[in-house]
Parts: sequence; C-alpha cells; structure tokens
Amino acid sequence: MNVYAKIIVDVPTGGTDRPFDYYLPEELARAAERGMRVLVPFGQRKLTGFIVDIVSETSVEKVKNVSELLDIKPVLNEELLRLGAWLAKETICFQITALQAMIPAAMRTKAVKKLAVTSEREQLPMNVQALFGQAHELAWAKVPKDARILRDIRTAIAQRQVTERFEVKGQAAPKKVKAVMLLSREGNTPDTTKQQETLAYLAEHYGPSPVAVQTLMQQADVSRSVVHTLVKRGFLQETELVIDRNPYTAVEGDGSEEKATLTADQSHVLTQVEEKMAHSQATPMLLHGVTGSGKTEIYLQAIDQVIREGQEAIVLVPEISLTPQMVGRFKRRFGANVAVLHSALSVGERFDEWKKIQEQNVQVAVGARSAVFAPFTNLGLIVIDEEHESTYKQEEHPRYHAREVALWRSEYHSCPVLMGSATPSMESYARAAKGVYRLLSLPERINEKPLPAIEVADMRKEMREGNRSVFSTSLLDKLRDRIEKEEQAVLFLNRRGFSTFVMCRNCGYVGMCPHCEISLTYHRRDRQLKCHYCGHEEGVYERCPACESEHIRYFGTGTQRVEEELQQLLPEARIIRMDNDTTRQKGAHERLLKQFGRGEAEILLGTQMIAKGLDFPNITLAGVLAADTLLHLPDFRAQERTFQLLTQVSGRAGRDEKAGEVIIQSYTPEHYAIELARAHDYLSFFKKELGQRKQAGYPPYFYLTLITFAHPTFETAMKAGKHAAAVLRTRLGDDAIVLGPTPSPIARIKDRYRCQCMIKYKDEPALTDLLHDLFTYYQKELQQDQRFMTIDRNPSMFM
Ligand SMILES: Nc1ncnc2c1ncn2[C@@H]1O[C@H](COP(=O)(O)OP(=O)(O)OP(=O)(O)O)[C@@H](O)[C@H]1O
Ligand SMILES: [Zn+2]
Ligand SMILES: [Zn+2]
Repeated sequence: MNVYAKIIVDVPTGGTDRPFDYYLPEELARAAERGMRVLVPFGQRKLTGFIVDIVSETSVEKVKNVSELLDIKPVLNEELLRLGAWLAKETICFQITALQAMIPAAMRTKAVKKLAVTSEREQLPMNVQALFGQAHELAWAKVPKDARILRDIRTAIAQRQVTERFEVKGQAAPKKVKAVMLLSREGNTPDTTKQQETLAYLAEHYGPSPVAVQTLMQQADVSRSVVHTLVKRGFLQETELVIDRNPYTAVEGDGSEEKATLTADQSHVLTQVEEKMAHSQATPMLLHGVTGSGKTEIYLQAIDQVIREGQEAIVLVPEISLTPQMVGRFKRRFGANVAVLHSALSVGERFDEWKKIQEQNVQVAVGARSAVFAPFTNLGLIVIDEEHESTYKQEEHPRYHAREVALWRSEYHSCPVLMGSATPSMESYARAAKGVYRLLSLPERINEKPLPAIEVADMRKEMREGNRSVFSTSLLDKLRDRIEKEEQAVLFLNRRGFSTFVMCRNCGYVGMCPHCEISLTYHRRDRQLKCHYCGHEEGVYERCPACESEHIRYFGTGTQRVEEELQQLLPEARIIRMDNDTTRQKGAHERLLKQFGRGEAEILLGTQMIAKGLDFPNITLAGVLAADTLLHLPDFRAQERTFQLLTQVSGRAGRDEKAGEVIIQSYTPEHYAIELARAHDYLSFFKKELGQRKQAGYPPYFYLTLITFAHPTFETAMKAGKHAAAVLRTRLGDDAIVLGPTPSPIARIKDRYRCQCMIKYKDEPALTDLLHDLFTYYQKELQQDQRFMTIDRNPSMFM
C-alpha cells in the first residue's frame, strides 16, 4: 500500500497556502507521523514543511518523494495542528505562518540539530551505540534516516538516554566571566576584617570552587577592591567561569516553600476556581483584585492542586513582569517542575525549556505571550496575569491575542481559564458583567492594608506660579522627606511623553525620517538621530538643515534629562535610572532592581518597566511625572491605558508596614481617567468609559477590524483601499460600518505610503471568509511584496 503525506510547505504565499501531496518511501512511512517536520523538493529547491495528514491515496499524478524527516517525534500534536488551522482562519494568515508560530524559534532558524548521549553508553541499543561511536554528540544530518534506527533513537529519547539539542551559531557560545577561587595561604593573615570575612564566606559557601566575582561581591557584600587586594596578596586566584546564560536557571527555588494561609476572600476565590477544575469546566474566570490583594498566591495554590491531580498548568505573564523576582515565586513553590519561556532567553535555551514541556518533565510553564502554545497534553488550568496588557496581542502575523488562544485551548481540554488584573480590560469586564465570564473579586489588600492616598498635582497651576521644572513643589517636598527618613520612592515617566527629537529654535525645523512620516529620535549616547520604524540613522546636526541657524536643541532621552534635573534639585539623592538605555545589557534589569532592593538608592526613576511587579517594602512614595502624555494619543484606548497605568504605578507604594503615598502630575487633573484613578474607583471608571465606547461605537460594543494598505505610491495604496472598502460595503450587513480609506496616523513607513480602512461590526458571520477572499486577491495582485496589505482583527494599535 502506498502512503502519502499532506504537507504544508514553508512558502508563505497565497498560491501555496494549502497542503501538497508527497510520497512517503517505505522506510520513512513507518516513522512518519502527523505534526512532524520534513524536507521536501519544491520547484528547484528543498523546503521544510509540516505533515498535516497521512493518507493512502492521491489524485496528484506526479508525486515527489519526501526527502527527509526532520523530527523524531511530532513537534505539533493533534491539538496544536487543529489550533493552527483555527489560528490561520481567524487571524487571516497563511497556515504555515500559524504552524511556525507554535514551535520554538530554534526549529525555524538555521540551527544545527544534534543528538547527545545523556546516560551510560552501554545502555544504548547496539545500532545507536555504533552510530555515536566514541562521540558524545552527533549532528542530526549524519543520522541515517532508516526506520529502525529512528525507532531506536526514539526509544532512547523516551528513556532519557539520548536528548535532542539545538545549537545556534554564535549564540550558543558559552559566556565566560571573571571568577576567583580560594588559595590556601597558611600562616598569612589578611589586613582587614572585611577581607577576613570575605575569605570565611568563600570557605564556607564555595570551598575550593571558583565563584564569579560579581556574585561574590553581591553575596558577601564586598567591593571589587577588596577582592582585588585578596588576589594581589595571594589569597585568591583569578580564573574564568563559564556561566549559564539563562537568567532563570540561576533563580533559586527547590519547591519547599509553604503555602500562605489564605484570607477569607482568597479562600472564597480559590474554592470557586477549584470547583471548576474539579468538574473539568471550561469556564473563563475574571479575577478582579486590587494591587497587592494576593492574586498571585491564588494562582500558586490553584496550580498546586492541578499538579496534585497529575495535570498541567500554563501561566501567562506580560514580558516586563517576567522578572527573576516573579519566576522565583514559582520556583520556590514548584522547584524544577517549572519551565520558563521568555524572549530574553537565547534561541537554544528557549528550546531547552520547551523540550521540558514536550517531554513531560514539567507540569508548569510560566511565560510571555507565546507560552500559550506550550505543548502540554493534559491541561488543568490556564492563568493569564495582568490580563489587560496589550502585549498579549501579537503585532505581526499571526496577529493573535493570547487570551483568545487560551480560551480555545480551555475548551479543548475542558479546563478553566483564570484571568487576573487590578484593572481588567473593558472587553473582559464587560463579558464578566454579562455573565459570559465568571467574576471573582479581591476588593482589599492583604491584611487590610489601605491603598495609598493619591494626590493629583495640577501642573498648570505650578506653571502659573512660576515653577518651570518637571517636578511639582509637592513631589519635591515629599522626595526630600523620603530621603530624610531613609525611605524609597519610584518615579514613573511615560517614555512616549517626553521630547526626544531635535528641533531648530530659530525656524522650528524638526528632524524627520526621510523614509517614514515620523520624527527622528535623538540618541545621546552615540550622538545619532534614529528612526524607530525603519532604522534610518544620521549624525546630529551642527546647524539647522533648513535655516543654517546654530540654535538647535537636542532633547535628551526623557528619563536621562529628568534624572539630570532631579539630581540638580536634590543633590543628596541617590537615583537609579531604569530605561531602555540602562537595561540593554543582559541581567542589567535585575542588577538595578537588586541595588534598589538593598537600599543603594532612594529614588528609582524609570519607564513602563518599573510600573509592574515591584514588591519592595520600603517604597512609600510613587510619582507619575506626566499623566497626560498617554491620554492624548490617537487611540480609543488612551483613557483606559492611562487609568491602568496610574493604578499600577500607585500599586507600588506602601505594600508593607509603612503607608504609601502617590502623586500624579497632570495638566488635565479633572479628566475622569485621572480623577477616578485617584479615587481607586475602577467600577465608576468602567461605567463612564463604557458609556463613551457605546457612543463612539468602539469595543466592547463593536468589534473592529483594521485593514492597512501600503505602497510606494500614495495613489496605489488609496486605490486598493477604495476598492476594498467598496467590496466590504456591498458584502457586509447593514449594521457594519466601513470607515475610510484614510491615510494612516503614520502616513509613511519605509518609503511606503499607508492608508487604512476600519470595519466596525457586531455580528458578521461572513466577514472571516470575506477577509480571506480579499487577502488572497491582494496577495495575487502583488507578487513579491507581502507588506502590501495587512489585516488586523481586534487591533490594539492604530498607527
Ligand atoms: N494569605 C496571605 N497571607 C499573607 N501574605 C500573603 C497572603 N497572600 C499574599 N500574601 C503576600 O502579600 C503580597 C501581595 O500578594 P500578591 O503579590 O500575591 O498580590 P497581587 O494581587 O498578585 O499583587 P499585584 O497585582 O499588585 O502584583 C505578597 O508579598 C504576598 O506574598
Ligand atoms: Zn532652522
Ligand atoms: Zn524611517
């Protein structure tokens, strides 16, 4: 009997967006399974593809052979294959794009796949032993694709005698750091007690083993010069240490931490979650809990129950809250039973974590957006922390929202989804209000600690009274007070809010990108002007290109400028700045937070990245420098985002014994988003905002789909837009509103003019098919250029 594979090949174009039939030669047919990757001849090339089905007949006359199997076992199981088909349909993308999104990047790049022996060589089957010879590792390319060998390798993998690894060129090189080790210098005594203590610490904790200098400095709290002196005097020897680049494997935790005794509110919530788990009900639950109310503790205890039932759990966390601090909480509770999936990991490391899941070595996966595809087979719970975060939406194909994927998987596995937030998204809270989601709530902080008092500083008034600084009098007073009391403060600055551009003060000329309709950003460090959309760079101007005047003003990056001003105003303050510039280096984020945690500074000044997850007892003041900057972005979610951000930032203050205070600086203090954040009144905000959304026809009343056309000539882009709008208007129901085409808010990117159509609708069952038709039509129109048209369903960005 002949066996054929239906294969989705890796060519993301309209014409190839269907399975192609290939013949499976007998020796491959025995090993082949749905969900494996293969190499196949396609035109003149060899391409990778996914087997989506195996059949015994084909209507194709000249079928070609599958050249090679690339996997020992399927990388996509039945569930994920189905999910892929659903993703492609719902988000309007090619099937290959959807399938690729679900596997680790290592499998998509030119990584070299290797097999490595992980046990006694003698235990391996003879033919596998022979294959490895004396080597410890073997490139996959060298493995004969013979069914028997493949089967034996597969058994060896199942028995953990052999493992698969990916090596990515360059990235895989292990990182070396400076280290020291103890030398015995009997009879010699160090000069100072600090030196003595350091040696004692080393002897006790590391014995004769080397330790990284950085680690020693932190753990034993010594300066580099002490270490240096000990080396010079022959007590220590300098050496190098190969360190694990994965910041999370270093995160301690053996799973021994005890559960907290829950408060009555917490118990009530947990009982409801466990009830849904016990009955295998795919109920979506929205946990609305104020900041510091103990939501994470509930996740931990619910997951504990999942583990005891022998099931698995996924925890989604926004990228920026996925700090070692956060991961540590899971590791302390569940130890090695946790895999962490994070984009900060190298491609190879992420594959290693993914494999722990695939090989069922762990029951918990914690990760950012794409962790929603974790290949578990027996899910008992999916948690989405900070469910309102916009980063759960992927802004490139496939443009999926992790929440929607989670809901799909929860149906498949009949398990609940638990979404938590102090400021739920309008969409989710509306669904909860309608009873589509079960609403759970934690209205109070742990131990009835009060939420911090919030004061709004009216910056217009400050200005009128002659204060031209970015700090209100009140904020400055309170900062001085904290420094005196040896307490700490966090200051938040929205990155987008402050000028980072260059302007001529004589003629008003602003440096713009020659390819994109957007001003260039000034990078002080390398004295360059850069475009954040296309990467265009130019040197800073000495004279204005328009009028030749020398009066050019270069605004520093927002936080840097603010730091300088703050230091001038408060010379005694020790400030730690956290922004993209200071955290670019790997591990810098964590190092700065640790410094702050140890009290090495009174003020932590930063961007979005400090708004979340900080849990330091000594923070008693939080300040928002410019609350209005987010408010006035051209986006219907601007108010909602402002409210969320202000609430998050406020949540950082007074989480422990000492009470907290918050100052929000604003030019429009009477705006409801600011006023209601001040009052800690989510519900009123929700109602007010809901009214606005209804009036303007936005979600949760209407669904949105955004279609963007881009082309080197403006007319062509508009023409396509007009055509699409006309088709949509005739084919959609009377309730649907088609807006545009209009030029996009950013009218040109990478030399392509952009215009957009917006569809607002309530119920359009035919829309998905119609969008697919349009997509296919425009794909054909324009052979090579894929960027011509993008379709974004439920968009979260409108630029
Ligand atoms: N039942 C409990 N008893 C004592 N302490 C608790 C309890 N539950 C949580 N905590 C502690 O209270 C603090 C806040 O809890 P947690 O971080 O779980 O809240 P959260 O709602 O997730 O916070 P946020 O959303 O603001 O990050 C933590 O330090 C946590 O260890
Ligand atoms: Zn000028
Ligand atoms: Zn540009």
